[in-house]
Amino acid sequence: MAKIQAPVKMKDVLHVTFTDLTHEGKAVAKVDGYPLFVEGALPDETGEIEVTKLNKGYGFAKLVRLDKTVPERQEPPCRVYDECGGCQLQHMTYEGQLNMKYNQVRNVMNRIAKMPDVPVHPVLGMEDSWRYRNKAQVPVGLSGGSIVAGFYKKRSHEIIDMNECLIQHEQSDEIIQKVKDVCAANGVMPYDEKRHKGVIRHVMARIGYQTGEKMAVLITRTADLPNKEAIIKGIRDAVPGITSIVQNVNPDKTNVIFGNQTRTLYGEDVIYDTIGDVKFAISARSFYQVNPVQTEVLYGKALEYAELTGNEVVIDAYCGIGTISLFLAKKAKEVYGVEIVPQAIEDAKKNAELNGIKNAAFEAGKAEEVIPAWHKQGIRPDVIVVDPPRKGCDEALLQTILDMKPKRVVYVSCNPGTLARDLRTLEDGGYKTREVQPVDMFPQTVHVEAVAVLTLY
Ligand SMILES: C[S@@+](CC[C@H](N)C(=O)[O-])C[C@H]1O[C@@H](n2cnc3c(N)ncnc32)[C@H](O)[C@@H]1O
Repeated sequence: MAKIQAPVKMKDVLHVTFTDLTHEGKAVAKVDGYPLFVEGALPDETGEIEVTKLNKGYGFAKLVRLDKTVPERQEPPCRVYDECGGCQLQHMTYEGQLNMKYNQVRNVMNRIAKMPDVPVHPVLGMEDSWRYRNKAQVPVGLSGGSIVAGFYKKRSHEIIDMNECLIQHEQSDEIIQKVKDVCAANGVMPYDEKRHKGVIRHVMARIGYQTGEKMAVLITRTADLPNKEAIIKGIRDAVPGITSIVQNVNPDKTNVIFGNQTRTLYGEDVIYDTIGDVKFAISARSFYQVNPVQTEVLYGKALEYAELTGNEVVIDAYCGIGTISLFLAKKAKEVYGVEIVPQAIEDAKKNAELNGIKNAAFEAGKAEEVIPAWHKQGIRPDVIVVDPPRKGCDEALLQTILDMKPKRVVYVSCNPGTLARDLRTLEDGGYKTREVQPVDMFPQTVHVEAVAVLTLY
């Protein structure tokens, strides 16, 4: 193995000044130009670190102590913050987090998109940056003879028992605790992943933010749920107003959470929620945005950028269950949504029906294959909205957008790096990026969403 050339050695203890924060929330300290990544520190702080890993060109270190801190530092409110890994920025004030996210978007617009002059607006943050998630999904296990449910410890499968998670809806915490208690009282053994024995593997709680509806999903290894009737009654008694109790069976030895078999044990198969004035039916397996407050902010921006007057043909690429499509349909002439997951397209069609929306059509398939086919069929969009996964848009789709020449392109992105890359391609093809609006969908974590609008030159 080639020897790694680095100006530091393993276990060296060094005094450093932190200069930067990566998109993963790690502080950067440079020693003779060699970057060391350190969890828990912030830019402009100084302190001692111990080197833990050396790679070619960069390494890692752990924080030993800080001797100078910055005003952006705060005490993380969560008691398991250091162990859990679900959040990465609780040691930073919310204002600091929003600045960090702004810088992240600004930097990629300069560095990757090569657009130093494009306006990037301050991040639209939340008034209350806690308790925003509408879906919690936690593993269940056995520890010291008791049932535990919570999150995996960083880089391990050891479960941290948690009574509360400060970014989850309070009622999700309640559902998880009560399901755990009811399972314990009824002798339902937690899943043991090493021996592939036991029954209950995960619990998922879902809340309709606007409707208040509540769903509990018990993910089990076996289809047989011991003391099923007592469990249903126990959960109904312990969680007043619960509208849906569902069992999903996953018999496989796998890290994938859900199995293929789902049955409703009590109440409805779905819960309902609304975004704007569009109502959505959400089943145990449906994809649905997890931050309902900011989803409205994000989609509101997309709608504003689309500048619809009622006469436009709109394509919504990567449409999921049709959330953006249906949100836009009321202001457009026609909307066409495409999404790779057939079940999501089924949900999109049902949701269109549920809302009496007749001018939205959906097709399952790859955006980069279906949209060129639409082009050949003569569909001429005025606006194309894209909301791709983290890897960004497929090149063939970007080329099709350039061929179709819609007046406006609205790009919703969960990864600023690939957003910047794709904006550059569209600019090179004749579009101009007018502005970029970052939106904080995931406070306390490093993730940032952004929406950009482009028009034909
Ligand atoms: C970031 S999500 C957006 C979902 C939706 N717009 C929303 O706001 O709920 C990206 C979606 O793209 C879908 N997807 C991934 N690759 C795709 C492809 N090649 N063609 C179409 N859809 C794809 C995923 O299944 C996922 O639903």
